[in-house]
Amino acid sequence: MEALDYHAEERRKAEFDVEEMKIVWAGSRQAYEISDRVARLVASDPVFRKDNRTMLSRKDLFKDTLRKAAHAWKRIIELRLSEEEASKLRFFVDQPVFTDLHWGMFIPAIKGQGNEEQQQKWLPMAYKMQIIGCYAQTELGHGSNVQGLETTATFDPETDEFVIHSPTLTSSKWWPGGLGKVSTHALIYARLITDGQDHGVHGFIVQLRSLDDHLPLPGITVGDIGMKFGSGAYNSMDNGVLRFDHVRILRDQMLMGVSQVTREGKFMQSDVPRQLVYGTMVYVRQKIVADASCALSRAVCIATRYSVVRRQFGSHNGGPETQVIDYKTQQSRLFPLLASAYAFRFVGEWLKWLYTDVTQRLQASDFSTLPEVHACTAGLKSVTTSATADAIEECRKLCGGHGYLSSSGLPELFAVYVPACTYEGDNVVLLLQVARFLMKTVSQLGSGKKPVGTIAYMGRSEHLLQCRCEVERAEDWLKPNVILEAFEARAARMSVTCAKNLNNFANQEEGFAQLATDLAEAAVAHVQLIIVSKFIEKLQQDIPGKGVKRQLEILFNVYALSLLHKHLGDFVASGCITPKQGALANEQLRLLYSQVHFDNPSLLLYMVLLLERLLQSTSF
Ligand SMILES: CCCCC/C=C/C/C=C\C/C=C\C/C=C\C/C=C\CC/C=C/C(=O)SCCNC(=O)CCNC(=O)[C@H](O)C(C)(C)COP(=O)(O)OP(=O)(O)OC[C@H]1O[C@@H](n2cnc3c(N)ncnc32)[C@H](O)[C@@H]1OP(=O)(O)O
Ligand SMILES: Cc1cc2nc3c(=O)[nH]c(=O)nc-3n(C[C@H](O)[C@H](O)[C@H](O)COP(=O)(O)OP(=O)(O)OC[C@H]3O[C@@H](n4cnc5c(N)ncnc54)[C@H](O)[C@@H]3O)c2cc1C
Repeated sequence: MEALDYHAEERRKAEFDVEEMKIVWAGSRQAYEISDRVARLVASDPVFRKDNRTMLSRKDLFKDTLRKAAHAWKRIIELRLSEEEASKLRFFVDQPVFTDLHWGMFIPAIKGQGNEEQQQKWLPMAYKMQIIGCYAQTELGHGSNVQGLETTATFDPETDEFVIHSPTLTSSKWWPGGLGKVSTHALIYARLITDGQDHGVHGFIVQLRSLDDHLPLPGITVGDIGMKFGSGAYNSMDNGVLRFDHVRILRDQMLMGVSQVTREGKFMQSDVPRQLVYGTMVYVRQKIVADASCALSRAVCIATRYSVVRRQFGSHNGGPETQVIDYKTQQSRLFPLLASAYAFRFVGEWLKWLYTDVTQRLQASDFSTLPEVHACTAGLKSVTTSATADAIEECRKLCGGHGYLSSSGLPELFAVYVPACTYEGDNVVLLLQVARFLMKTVSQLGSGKKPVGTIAYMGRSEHLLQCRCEVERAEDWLKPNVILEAFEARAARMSVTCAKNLNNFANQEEGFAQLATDLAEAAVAHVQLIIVSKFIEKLQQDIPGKGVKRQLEILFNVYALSLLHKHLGDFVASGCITPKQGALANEQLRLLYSQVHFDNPSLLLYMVLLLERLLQSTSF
């Protein structure tokens, strides 16, 4: 049989409504229709071809990227695409480009941190792309430690200007995407100094290049930082270096939504938390979580198609050999990744809702949910990107030697994706932010303040610290409330144990440093609980379409039980489940794998089929 026949054979046996499943994946019928239409538009346009990407020199790749960005913009205008459609188009073009930072960080930062007048001044030019901006926060010396940035913005009351300066080599801006070759402007983060006093890090809009001849303006040194990991991949982006030599900008180029400097040089803090200066990072982290399921589904799609077609060993009487997807080891490596794609999709949808909610609250001066939103975006960004990067590499191995070929699509996907574990916050640094939030929550448990939202379960910690799981048979693990309680008990016990151990240190900061590994693990347990609980909430919704809900239930169980199996040590050590119950969970998982493949042989392929249009790289 030909490869296509194998696929057709598997698809023929579908037992659920594929059209409805597409809508579940997209989030709504309208979202599906937009996605489908824009995908066809991109796929049928030769300018957007990408099969030769890994063979181009850096220069040619960069030219190709500029051509695509210009063509994308032309099509957006010609077809009068909405913001949602334009962003889908960018997604399907699928090549990191300066416009990601312009639309994804520069504009949101002005919207989030600029005052009314600043928004009116800068946004119309940015929307029309008359100016192109980047987000220049990280320096050669400091990325994670934002408070450690060294670039200075010193107010000069004589001229009503700020003087932007790079006082040391390590203060050079280093990494910003779009900076190296393209941006005309940058949103830079610098230490605000008025009257000799340092007020910490704030955002400033600085013009870098002339709008006439694109040359750097006086006092600006700017360039590209060079080749990055992999061929093609992130090398389409002009990550850059930037230095300032006493560059003067007008006072109103400091973003004044969070704090202000008056004409007299007086620093004034608005009645809003200073952390809102970090707001753009929260926005992008939320976007990154939503994107994780897309990257993961591409990899899973490639590995699944390969596993169905590939045959090794097991021929009887000259018959065909075994499809590698029939091997239990292949299933136990692949199916949890498929399930994770759905889990990340649903938690991403929920996080988008949470972000919209906090934005509305902030507009009404309600800052109460900001710490939780920071913890959720930071934690989910960390867990979903780490899992996705690992999963892409696993999919490469699942395709044997062929996975190592560029033409499989996997090496480039990995090289483009893996920096997501570092940018927008190193994943470990972000987990430690979650841990701080958890420790604060535990320390307030006796105070009468009731934990709400994603930490509501901590309010039941008395029960969770002593509850025992009631599973007696493997099928008991199929009950969502049993799974949820096990994940809650594990998360609560790990956090409470860390909090107790922290008390053994005279100095909290020293304790935090010594126990950082345990704290990061407690943060992972908390974030995995959020993902599991949001999957359960999704299953409680009305999900139309024959058999669709049933398939999602199987995937939920695969996701949760595979995590339980992977982190069995945590679950057993926390005392909620016994080693025997852990073994029953594993037994159930094995049965589920068989169910995915044998009761519903087409399930897997249909699910990945939905994602095929995302997969424009050459595959098998
Ligand atoms: C062609 C046309 C197309 C059209 C359409 C277009 C397209 C594109 C559209 C969209 C694209 C969207 C997105 C792009 C997607 C992908 C991204 C692509 C490229 C990536 C580019 C990368 C950019 C970057 O990397 S930018 C730099 C990012 N840097 C970091 O993340 C630094 C990490 N470090 C920190 O965040 C902080 O320093 C820290 C670790 C949090 C420490 O903070 P600090 O203040 O020093 O100390 P603490 O004492 O720990 O915290 C104090 C206090 O504040 C609380 N806190 C901290 N952070 C936040 C926060 N963000 N929000 C709220 N609160 C915060 C913290 O909990 C603590 O609170 P407490 O006092 O109560 O304990
Ligand atoms: C492809 C790419 C694109 C980027 N785009 C941009 C951009 O557009 N704009 C921009 O401003 N920046 C950008 N960055 C920079 C990015 O945000 C930083 O690299 C990131 O925040 C990590 O900071 P760092 O490089 O200083 O890492 P470091 O903080 O030096 O990390 C090194 C190691 O130290 C560990 N570590 C650091 N602090 C702690 C701690 N407190 N506790 C425990 N371990 C710790 C980390 O876990 C890591 O293992 C980009 C980076 C990349 C790779």
